[in-house]
Order: sequence, then C-alpha cells, then structure tokens
Amino acid sequence: MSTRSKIIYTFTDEAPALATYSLLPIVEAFAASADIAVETRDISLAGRILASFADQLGADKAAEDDLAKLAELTNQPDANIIKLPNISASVPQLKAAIAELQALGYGIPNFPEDPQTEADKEVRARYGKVLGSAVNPVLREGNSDRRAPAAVKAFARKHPHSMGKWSKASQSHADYMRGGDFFSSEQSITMAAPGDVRIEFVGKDGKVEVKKQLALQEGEVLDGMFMSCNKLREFFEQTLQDCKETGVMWSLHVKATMMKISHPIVFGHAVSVYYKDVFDKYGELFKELGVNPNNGISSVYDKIKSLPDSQQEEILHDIHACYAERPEMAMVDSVKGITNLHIPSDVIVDASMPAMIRNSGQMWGKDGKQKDTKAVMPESTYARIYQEMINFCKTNGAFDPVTMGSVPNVGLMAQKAEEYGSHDKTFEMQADGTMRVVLADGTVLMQHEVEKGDIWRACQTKDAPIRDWVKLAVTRARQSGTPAIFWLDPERAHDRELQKKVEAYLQEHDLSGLDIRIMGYNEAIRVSMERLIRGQDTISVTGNVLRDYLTDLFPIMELGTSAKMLSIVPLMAGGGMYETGAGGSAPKHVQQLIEENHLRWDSLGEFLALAVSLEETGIKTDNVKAKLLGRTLDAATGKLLDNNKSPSRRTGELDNRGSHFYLALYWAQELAAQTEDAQLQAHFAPLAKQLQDNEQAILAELAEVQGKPVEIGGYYRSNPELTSKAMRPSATFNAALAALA
Ligand SMILES: NC(=O)C1=CN([C@@H]2O[C@H](COP(=O)(O)OP(=O)(O)OC[C@H]3O[C@@H](n4cnc5c(N)ncnc54)[C@H](OP(=O)(O)O)[C@@H]3O)[C@@H](O)[C@H]2O)C=CC1
Ligand SMILES: O=C(O)CCC(=O)C(=O)O
Ligand SMILES: [Mg+2]
Repeated sequence: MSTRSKIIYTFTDEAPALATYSLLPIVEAFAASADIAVETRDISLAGRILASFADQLGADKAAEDDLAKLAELTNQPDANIIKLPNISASVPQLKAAIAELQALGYGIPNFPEDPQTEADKEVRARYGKVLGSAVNPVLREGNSDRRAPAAVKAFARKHPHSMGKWSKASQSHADYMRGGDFFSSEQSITMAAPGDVRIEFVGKDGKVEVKKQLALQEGEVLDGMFMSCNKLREFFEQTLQDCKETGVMWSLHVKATMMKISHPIVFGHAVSVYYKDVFDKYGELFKELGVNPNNGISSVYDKIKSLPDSQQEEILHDIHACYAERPEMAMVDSVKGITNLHIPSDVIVDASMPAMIRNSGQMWGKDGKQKDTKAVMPESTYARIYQEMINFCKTNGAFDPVTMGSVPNVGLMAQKAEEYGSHDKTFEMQADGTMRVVLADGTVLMQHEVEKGDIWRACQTKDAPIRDWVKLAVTRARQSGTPAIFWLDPERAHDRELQKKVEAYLQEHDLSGLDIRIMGYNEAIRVSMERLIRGQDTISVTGNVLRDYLTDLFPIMELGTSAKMLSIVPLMAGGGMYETGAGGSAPKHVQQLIEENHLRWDSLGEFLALAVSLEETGIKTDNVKAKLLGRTLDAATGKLLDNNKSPSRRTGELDNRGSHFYLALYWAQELAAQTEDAQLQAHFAPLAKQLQDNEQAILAELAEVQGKPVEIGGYYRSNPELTSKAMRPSATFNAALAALA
C-alpha cells in the first residue's frame, strides 16, 4: 500500500540554485510516478532576508519563513529533506543582497553597521539571524555521515583528476599560534546534574556584567576559551616578517562564515595588521567613516567613496605603499586585483586549504603565477592537521587518486554541538577583567583573565548527540567493515571530557571484530594517510569543525571535489536529511554562466541524495515504486559516470543542463528496462524512446545557447522566468518531459 508522501527540496543560492531550475522539473516528473510530491522550501539568502522583514512588506512581497518551518520538520520522524548548499553570508554579501532586493522594490531597511537607536538595534538583530551560517546549524538535527559512494570512487580511479606534484624543497607550510589562542586556554566541564549557569564579566572595578544565561542539561559538556588580541596581532606581524624575509607568499585561511562571530574579528585583525600603516595614519578618519576591517579591505574602498577625489587617491596610494612594504599576498582574482583580505568570505578554510595542497601547496600571486605559500590559520587547534598533510606530501609526494583509499567521516554536529553553536556565547572584550562561568549556587566552573579586545567564547555539546554519534560511528564501522578512529586530542580539555563519554558509550554496542581506536589529531591524520596511500580506508570520527575540514580535505584529494560525496544526516527524531555533497555553492560558476552561458556545476551530489531520499521514502511508506525509482536513479547515475556525461569545465562542451538530460535519459531507460513494476515500465518507455531518438536534437539545442552572455535578472534573487528560460533551453527536452505528466 502506498501513501502519498513528500520530499522537501530546498531552494538555495548561486550555482545549486541555478541547477535546480533545470533539475527540479525532472525530479518532479519522475517522483510523481511513485505518488511522491516534491515541494520546495526557499532557504536562500534573499528568501531569508525577506522572511525576516515579512511584517514590514506588503502581502504581495512578504515571504514565508521556510527555514523556521523546515526546522520544525527536522523534529518529525517523517522528515525527508534534500538540502542543497547555501550561502553563509559575510557582511559584504549580506549588504549586496539587501541592495539587490531594494532595487527590486522590496522595502527592507539598510544594514545598520553601527546601530545606536533601539530601532536600528532591532533591525541589526534581525539581520544577525540571517548572517553567516544561519541555515545548517538550524537544520542539522542529527550527526553527519559523509562518504564517497563506491561508484564515485571507482570513477575517480578510472578517470583521475590532475594533482599538482609536490617538491621536497617546497617552502609551503601552515602557520598557527603557539600560545594565546583558543587551544591553549580551553577549559571544559561535564554537568553532573542539570543546572543554570551564568557567563559573566567581572571588571577591574569588581562590577559584574552577566553576558548570557544558560540552562544546561545533565551530561552536557561546556567549554570556555579565549584568544588574546595582543598575541594574535603579534602573531600576524611575525608571520608577515617571516614571509618578507623568506620570500614566501602570505595567505590567511579562516572560516568567517561558519564561525560567524569569532573569525570575522580574527580576519579584521589580519587586515589592520597587514595594512597597519594605513590604519595608523587614518584611524580617526576611518572611525568617522565607519570603516570596519572585519569586512575586509573592501570596507575601506567602500567607505572612502564619500571623500573628495584627492583624498581618496591619497588613501589608495597609501594602500598600495603597503603592498611594497609587506610580503606578497595570495590573490583571489589577480586579474581584478582582489586579494586574500578583500572580503572575509572569499577564502574559506575547508575548501581553500585542500585546493592549495592539491595545487603543489601553492596559491596564486598578483602576477597570476603560483607560488609557495605560508597558510596562516591562527587557531592552532585544527591548523596542525594541515601541516601534517603538507609534511606528508613533501615526504611521499602528492596523493594518487588511482591507488589511494578513502577517509569517510562520521561527524558530531547535532543540536549545535561544539564551536558550531558558540555564536551567541562569543564576546569581544570591551575592557580588561575576568570572564567566568558560574553555577546558580555561586560555584565558579571556569574563569579566564582577559584583556580588552580578546575574544572569549563558550561551546555546548549535549549528551544525546554524543551518544548518537558514537552509535553512528559503530554502525558505519560495522556496515562498511572499516576501521574507525575517534580523533580526540589528549591535549584538549574538551576532548578529554568527550573521551570519557566515548569510552562509556562504546560499551553499549557489540564491538566484536571491529577496529575502533582513539587518537590525538596528529597521530590520527598520520595513521589515516599512511593507510590511504596503501589503498586502505579509515573512518574519521570527529567533532564538528574537523567534520567540516576533513570532508573537503580528503574528498578533494580523492575525487577532485567534495561535491561528489554522499552526505547523509540521520535526524535524531527519526527523519532523514540528505545533503548534496560536502561542498558549497560555487560562486565562480555563476560568473561563467552569466558571461558565457555555461554552468559547470556538477549535480552528482543531488543525484546521490535524491536516490537515498527516494529509497528511504519507499521503506518508510512501503512504496515499492519509490524504492524502484531510487534504485534505478543510482543505476542511471552509475551509467552517467561510466559514459562521462558529467559537466565539463569548458564552455561549448556538455554542461550542467546536458548532464541533466543524460540523467533523465538513463533514468527513463532503467525504468523502461526493469520488469518489477509493469506500470512504471509502461509509463517511462515512451520517454526513454523519445529522449533517445532526439538525443542529437536536444544536445544541439543545449549547445546552441553557449558562448555568449545570458541575462538572469539578478544574483541573490534572479528573475525566475529568465532563469528558467536560461536553464531549460531545449524545447524538445522540455516537451518530452511535459508529455510524461
Ligand atoms: N552545505 C553548505 O551549505 C555549504 C555552504 N557553503 C557556502 O558556499 C559558498 C562558497 O564556498 P567555497 O568555500 O567557495 O566552497 P565551494 O565548495 O562552493 O567551492 C569551491 C570550488 O569547489 C568546486 N565545486 C564545488 N562544488 C562543485 C560542484 N557541485 N561541481 C563542480 N565543482 C564544484 C568549484 O571549483 P571550480 O571553481 O574549480 O570549478 C568551486 O569553485 C560560501 O557562501 C559558503 O558559505 C560552503 C560549504 C558548505
Ligand atoms: O554552514 C556553513 O557555513 C558551511 C558548512 C560546511 O562547509 C560543511 O558543512 O561542510
Ligand atoms: Mg565544509
């Protein structure tokens, strides 16, 4: 018996949003044959801005708060959500999106950069909820299971991507603080009983300011830590001096988007240290103009526009003088003169470090040439793993995708675990004093002596997600027959608390025949890499930040991109969220589409997620047609890989839309060829024939549009009609699909 069920498909931003215009009509048409409704929910940056100001927009312009509704759904056992990557916006991106929406006639307020009035503070608070990683932590009500499916791994072995050679003489390295950072100050406790705590600041005058109150659960782990502003700035200065002396290029790698409060401040210090002469000279003026280094050097360019031309020129001249004084800095776009410090969201550590390591440890300089680089990552907690990988590549050469094994990940992230949920507990110190965490009865749980400018933060990790994470790790180790390593660092207070729980919760499972170990980060990555080059797989079982870092790092070595990962979030309430790969929304791809009408985005992550989602729908609702759709989709995806019908990077060749055509063709063929369900067979046979017969005509229609600019009417909120027209240019294909309905 089948009941009509629902798959929620998220509408997001940039390249995946463009791809959705082409892929979703195919998905809807196929899913309908199994009585499954595919509904979209808009969680794009623009959609979230509009939902935040729904009360101020007319009925025709107001948007529903789809994110809030989805968040509720994640706590329902029947949730089945396909989650595409979305923008975690930096302030410059948020401002650009606001300006675009205002130009479209939406009466939303400007972003108040320095709110003083109550009204401005209220607007700033609303925008604060849209800023940075505002979607993923809300929807991820389960832990993370990311791995390369066998077919994808086989494809990478057969068609290896290019890997830059490593030289033993490479000067590239990761550089991080040796003291004064979060790692060195971390304290951690586990709550023996439920309890209320206060996070408070005690000034030198003894005055107490309560910063935050928390109701903690029994078994919850609470961490407190801080980064010294003075030590951070000294560290940046030392890295710059070192690069100047050694001639190695300088670059900064942080996660200002996901770590949306702490890392923009770190980024801002890098900007004001690199351009120190300019900030020293124009400090007062910049304050008046509202320049904020946390938004990058672009903030200076932006704010000085109001000054007379001559003054602007003087400032620009002084900025250029910094380039002569300072070491060379890695470029984001050397043609357009966009540096690593332009805006905080251009270089995001999870993707940028593997890209550098894949590229012989080099980044691009201002002359467009690649060079050895000092990758500066102040927080030493996790930066050390990159140095380990760099050492490994210098010793053993680049990884070989043909022979290397795999490092899947089981990541702790549910209920805003660890740093993921730290934003409302992160504070930039306004004065010297003491930060302390105090129980309701006055017991001081932890405390730090801090100075003005230091960044103090607390992290919470609830007990239930930890238990669920251990279970997921054991399940994956059992199902895949693969050794699993818990990456828990004995040097870290937090990990020592976690280790006690892991050891206890492992005892709840049958571990016979399993190889499960606990290791510090350096040892864990070394062992995993030693096994990797011998073709062996090792599951990394990690906390939230390492989940993020490792699920780009290893896939990018193994598969060339993390977009091809199967990325499942078994929701703790029983539902499922299927993320489409482990990568982001690939902004560069949009540029190519607009300029050349070629979209190189690979929707493989969507294909993989959809297959699991269909299969799960089939199991949960006893819908055999859904299961069959899932299985045939997997077969079609395998065929698409075998026949090399993935998008090409080059304009003029098959792109995202062409790969969707082949997916529809192969999927229809698989359904027409199966004999389990005669109804589905009869339903899809005509489509299979029509697409096969018209293959050349459809390819010609798809090819014809390429090579010239295309108008989609916006970036953050493109025009739906124009975008649909652009993304569905084959009348023959569209008609065949319409006939299926
Ligand atoms: N789950 C989520 O919601 C996530 C969201 N993000 C967001 O994504 C945005 C961009 O982040 P960024 O750090 O640039 O990382 P991305 O992973 O988006 O992009 C880095 C590069 O990876 C390649 N790539 C990624 N996905 C695909 C794909 N499907 N097909 C082909 N190539 C792909 C592209 O390489 P090339 O240009 O060489 O083709 C791309 O330029 C940010 O706003 C970030 O916040 C980031 C990670 C996860
Ligand atoms: O939420 C974000 O900002 C990024 C998430 C991410 O990179 C990941 O989950 O791999
Ligand atoms: Mg990531």
